Amino acid sequence: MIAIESLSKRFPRVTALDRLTVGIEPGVTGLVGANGAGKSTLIKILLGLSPATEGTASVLGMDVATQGGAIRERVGYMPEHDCLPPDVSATEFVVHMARMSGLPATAARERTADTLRHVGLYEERYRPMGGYSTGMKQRVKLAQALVHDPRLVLLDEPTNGLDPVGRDEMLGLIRRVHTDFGISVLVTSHLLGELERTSDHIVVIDGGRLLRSSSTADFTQRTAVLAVEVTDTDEHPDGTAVLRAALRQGGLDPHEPASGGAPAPGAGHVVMLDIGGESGDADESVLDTVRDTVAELGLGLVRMERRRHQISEVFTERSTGDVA
Ligand SMILES: Nc1ncnc2c1ncn2[C@@H]1O[C@H](COP(=O)(O)OP(=O)(O)OP(=O)(O)O)[C@@H](O)[C@H]1O
Repeated sequence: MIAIESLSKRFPRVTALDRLTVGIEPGVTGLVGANGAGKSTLIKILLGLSPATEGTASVLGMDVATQGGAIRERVGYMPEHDCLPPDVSATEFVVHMARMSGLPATAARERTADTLRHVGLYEERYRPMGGYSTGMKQRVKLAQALVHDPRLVLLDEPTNGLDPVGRDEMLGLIRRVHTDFGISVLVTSHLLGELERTSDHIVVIDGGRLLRSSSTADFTQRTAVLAVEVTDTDEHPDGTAVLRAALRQGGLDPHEPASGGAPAPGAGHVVMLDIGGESGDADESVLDTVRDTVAELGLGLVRMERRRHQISEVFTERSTGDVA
C-alpha cells in the first residue's frame, strides 16, 4: 500500500522525519508515536501536500512527489484538527466532499447517506455541525474520508478528544472500515496501547525515526511475562520487596510492573518476571521456583498469571535500556 524509503523532513529548527524506511501492507496499520514524533508530517507527505527534504515514498504505487493529485483521488484523509464549517450540515458537507472527489451529483448524495449511516449519524445529519459533539464531528470527518470509496484511508488521531466510550466506538468503526469494505487503514495515535486491538500491524516512530514495525501479535507476544501477586505479612510488611530480593538470590530477574496505562487492581503487590523466549513458553522450573520462594517467605500467593507484553511496556523497557 505504502512504500517509504529513507524519508526525511527537516524544518529550520526541527527534523520531523529522519531517514524513515518502512512498508505498509494491506489491512489496518497503527502508526504510533508521542506528540511531535512526526506522524502528521508523514501523512502530509504521503498525500503529496508537503514535499520531503530527502528520500522517496509511494502510495498505491504512485510517487508522492509527482502524483499527489492522483493519490488524493484514491486515498481518504481524516485530518487531526477541527476543520468542519460550523454553519452547514453533515449532509451538505459530505456531499460537497464527494463532489470534490469527482462523484456525480446523484452518486454523491447516495454515497453520503450510506456513509453517514455507516458512521452512526442519523437525523442529526441535517443539523448545522457547529452544534455537534466532538464524537459527532469525528464521525463526520471519518465519513468524508470514506465517501468516495477509497482503497486506503489515512486517519490522523481519530480518537482525539473522545471519552473512553467514544474511543471504543471509533476504534470499532475503524476496524469495520477494513472488515466490511476492504479499505486499508493507516491510523495514528499518541496513546501507545490504544491501537492494539484495532490494528493488524503496528509501526512505532520516535523523533522521526523508525523504532519498530511488526505485526500486533508479535508486538505483544514476543516475550511472556509472569505477574506474581502476593500479600504482605506481619513479618514482611513489604511482601513484594522481600520476594524480589529472594528471587534475585535465586538467579531470577524480577522487575516492577510497567508504569503507564491504568494499574491493575493490586498492582502495588505485583512482581513481574520475564519468562520463556520468543514462543512465550514458560520454563516450568521458574514457576516452581516462584511458588517455593513465596511459600518459604510465608507470603500469601494471590495469583500467578502469565500474560503478554503490552505495547506500552515496549516503550518503558526501551527507555530503561532492556530492549534494543
Ligand atoms: N510546518 C512546520 N514548521 C516547523 N516545524 C514543524 C512544522 N510541522 C511540524 N513541525 C515539527 O515537526 C515535528 C513533528 O510534528 P508532527 O506534527 O508531524 O508530529 P506528530 O507526531 O503528528 O504529533 P502531534 O500528534 O502532536 O501532531 C514537531 O517537532 C513539530 O513541531
